[in-house]
Amino acid sequence: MTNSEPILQVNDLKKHYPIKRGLLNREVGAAKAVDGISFEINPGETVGLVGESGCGKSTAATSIIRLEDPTDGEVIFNGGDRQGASRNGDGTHPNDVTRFNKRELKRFRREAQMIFQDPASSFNPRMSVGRAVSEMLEIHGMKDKHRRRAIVEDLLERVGLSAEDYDRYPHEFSGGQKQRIGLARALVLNPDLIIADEPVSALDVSIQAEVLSLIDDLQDEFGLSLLFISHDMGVIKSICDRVAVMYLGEIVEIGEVEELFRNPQHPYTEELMSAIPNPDPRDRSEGISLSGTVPSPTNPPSGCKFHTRCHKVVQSDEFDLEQEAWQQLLTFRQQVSIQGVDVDEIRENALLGRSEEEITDSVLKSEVRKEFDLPSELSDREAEKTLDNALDSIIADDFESATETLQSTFTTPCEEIEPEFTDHGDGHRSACIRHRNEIQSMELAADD
Ligand SMILES: Nc1ncnc2c1ncn2[C@@H]1O[C@H](COP(=O)(O)OP(=O)(O)OP(=O)(O)O)[C@@H](O)[C@H]1O
Repeated sequence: MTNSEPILQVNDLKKHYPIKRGLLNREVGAAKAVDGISFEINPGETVGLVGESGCGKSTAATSIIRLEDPTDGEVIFNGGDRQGASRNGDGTHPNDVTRFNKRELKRFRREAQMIFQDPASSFNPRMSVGRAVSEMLEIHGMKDKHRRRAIVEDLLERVGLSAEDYDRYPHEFSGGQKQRIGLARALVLNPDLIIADEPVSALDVSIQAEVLSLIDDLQDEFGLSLLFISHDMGVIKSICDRVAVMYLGEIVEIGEVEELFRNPQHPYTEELMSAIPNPDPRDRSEGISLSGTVPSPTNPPSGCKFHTRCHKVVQSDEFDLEQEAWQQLLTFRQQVSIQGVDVDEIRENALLGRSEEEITDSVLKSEVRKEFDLPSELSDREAEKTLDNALDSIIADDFESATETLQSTFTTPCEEIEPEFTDHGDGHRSACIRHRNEIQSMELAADD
């Protein structure tokens, strides 16, 4: 294989799960679990895929390895002796896993292996671990029982267990040891690529480090390329060469680990990083908090999918509010649009220690502001007037009018424009419209 040829190339991969309803089981929509991701893994490289739970990491893994069929896109695997292949006349690629037939898939399953978070669940409790590993050799055609046993015993030792463990059963091992057996099973067919889906997240922190270091050693020893999936930026930092940050089915930033940690460009990456516990007790900085959960991939936000949770969400040109107030305003706007403001409950709470007469409209409006962390007064007069009008409508139970007022005034380009990737050099790219604006203003300045 030439050095310039990646072992794995994922091109615009999508996995949409159809949502069906009614007696006729009609398709009414789709959960876009993976929605057009592209990245590559070079030989010997470890690429991380990181993001919160539900952002599509596991679906990406199972689609790449074709445990499920992707909806669209290509997965070009140049392992085995497939390297150097070029595209067919019709534009398809002979190494595209998504098009492999049964025979090609069987071969691919030898060359690319997957490790799961919970190895215990994939072991048969009534089969010795040695047999479980050796079974892989048998399935792939190795007839000689003694040879199989010798290979597996050697491998058990190489993953830090002993040859005698061959005849023991899964329940006799700790979590960390089971993951070592999982590694032996993934390695027994001498694959080129391993996809590890949260391989250490079920383990104690002290054991995590041991297993990570073992994976690192085995990677060198076996010349492996790795796709390493984790929700934990700390783990990613310790093992990966490059990392792709995923949010709601898309990659929002990709780059070399060191560079990305030193100079994160996407607000989501910043937020994931600030969630890493800082071991330095002197550091009292608060970090950025990642609020809420990943929205549903069935109905993702328009424009930049992250804008509903983004601490850097761009303001419309007319305003120059405190950034936090702006973010709260947009969250409030969203809550109003789904009638997520319970005025009765807010009134009841306001009544604690106060009489009915004291709860004037103005008190109630100020309680609604408190409930949604909105400042008691916005620094911009026009914005304040709009918010106050919307609050009047809300306490009059006219959510339609409040929604209209807020939505016509408080808009962000982030909900309108789908961000494209900006190149920050050395393969570091991120998809955020702030960069587009910055680049545009830099270009304008240069033109002047
Ligand atoms: N078979 C399915 N049908 C419909 N939706 C699905 C299916 N499998 C996954 N999803 C949805 O796709 C999204 C991505 O799920 P996925 O498990 O890939 O995320 P993840 O980042 O790996 O999270 P976790 O770490 O919790 O597994 C989620 O919203 C999930 O509910």
